[in-house]
Order: sequence, then C-alpha cells, then structure tokens
Amino acid sequence: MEKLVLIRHGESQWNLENRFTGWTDVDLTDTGRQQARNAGQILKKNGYTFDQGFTSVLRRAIKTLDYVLDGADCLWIPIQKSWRLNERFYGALQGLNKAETAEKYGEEQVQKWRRDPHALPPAVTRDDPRFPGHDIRYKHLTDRELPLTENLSETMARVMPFWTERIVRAMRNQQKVIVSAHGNSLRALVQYIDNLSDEEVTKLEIPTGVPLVYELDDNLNRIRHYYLQ
Ligand SMILES: O=C(O)[C@@H](CO)OP(=O)(O)O
Repeated sequence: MEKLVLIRHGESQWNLENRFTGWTDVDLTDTGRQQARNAGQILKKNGYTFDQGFTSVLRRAIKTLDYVLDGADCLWIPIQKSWRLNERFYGALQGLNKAETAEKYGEEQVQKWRRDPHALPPAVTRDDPRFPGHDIRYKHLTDRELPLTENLSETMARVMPFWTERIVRAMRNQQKVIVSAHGNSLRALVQYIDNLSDEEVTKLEIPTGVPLVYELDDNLNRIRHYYLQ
C-alpha cells in the first residue's frame, strides 16, 4: 500500500481578505503559517516521513511545504516545483473581492464561475499586468500554455501530465510523496483520483493547511482517504 499526502496551502492574505487569488503570488498569513506548522507536527506525530515533495511555483504553497517538512523533520528532501500545480488562473476576477463580485454579478453567476467545472471567468487581455506572460517565472511556457482565464477542467488538463509523469512515477519508484498545492489544482487531482462526477466536484471543499492522506493500492487505485487533524 502507498500513502500519498496532499495539502492545500495555509490561509493566505487573500483568503483572509476574501479576494479571488488564482496565480497572484500572495503570502501566507500568521494563521496560515501556524496551520502549516501544525500540519507538520501532526504528520510527525503519526510517523509520516517523505522522500519527495512537489509544489506549485506560488509562495503560499512553497512556504507551506517548507513549514510542513520542517515540522515533519524532512526539510532535506528534494522538491520539484511546477506551474502545473498552480491555482486555477482566475482571469479578470483576480484581485476582486468575492462578496462584492457577487453583489455586482449575482450570487448564482459567481458560484458558477467558482465551482462549475466548465464555466470560464472573464479573461484578462495580454496587456493586463495580471497576464502571466509578464512574469519571468513563466518564460518557458508556450503561448498556448499561458492562460488568459481557466475553468476547472482546463486546470485538470494541465495538472494531469504532471501527476502522471512526475508524481505517479515517484510513487512507482517507492518514494513517499507529499504535494502542496491549491484549492482548485487539488480539486482537479481529487476529482481524478476519486473519479468524481462534475456534480460531485462542485460540492468538494478542501480546507487550508490540513493534510489529506490517500491510501492507494499497488496499482495506485484509491483504498480510502482521510484528513489528519
Ligand atoms: O481565489 C482563489 O484562487 C480560490 C482559492 O482560494 O478561490 P475559490 O474558492 O473561489 O476557487
């Protein structure tokens, strides 16, 4: 049996301010840092160790992984960072307050943008400072890979190659793996691992900073999953 640990980053500044975040590189709050430290201690208390860590290229996930691994006494392990684990790119919604946006466009529309796997939020234009083409960390991405907006199924499409080529490969090489990522990139992964319908995934909420453990059989099919609290 393999164990895979997924963790959504601890509370970020824009989680706290209730703003659409996406690829905006906001930091953790004090609460978020504490959540990540607690997660590391819980993992250690339950005897977890790791051989390989994966994270997005966003500081809230990178720092969360760092705090978690420090707490779990595994700070030395190799880490692979990839834009493919980034949060869903929220287009022109990035930076807006979620409650104000709901007042302006209606609760139903905003809920659709947030949770309908096929709904596309309004796009940014290429001259918008939020367009990732202006950010050096994405300079190796092709034009097609640089998003103007993204729905959950597109997020899933760019997460999956990383899952198969890196994460699954590491697990097949008997490595104990931890993945630090985001509400929607993890939602996409969980939809795949748990084979959830689009309907089921709209109801899925993953809390910040709590380790989500998957027990997988030798073919990496899910046996069960649970949160370590
Ligand atoms: O703002 C975001 O990037 C995400 C995660 O915080 O929000 P939502 O829950 O709306 O997908």
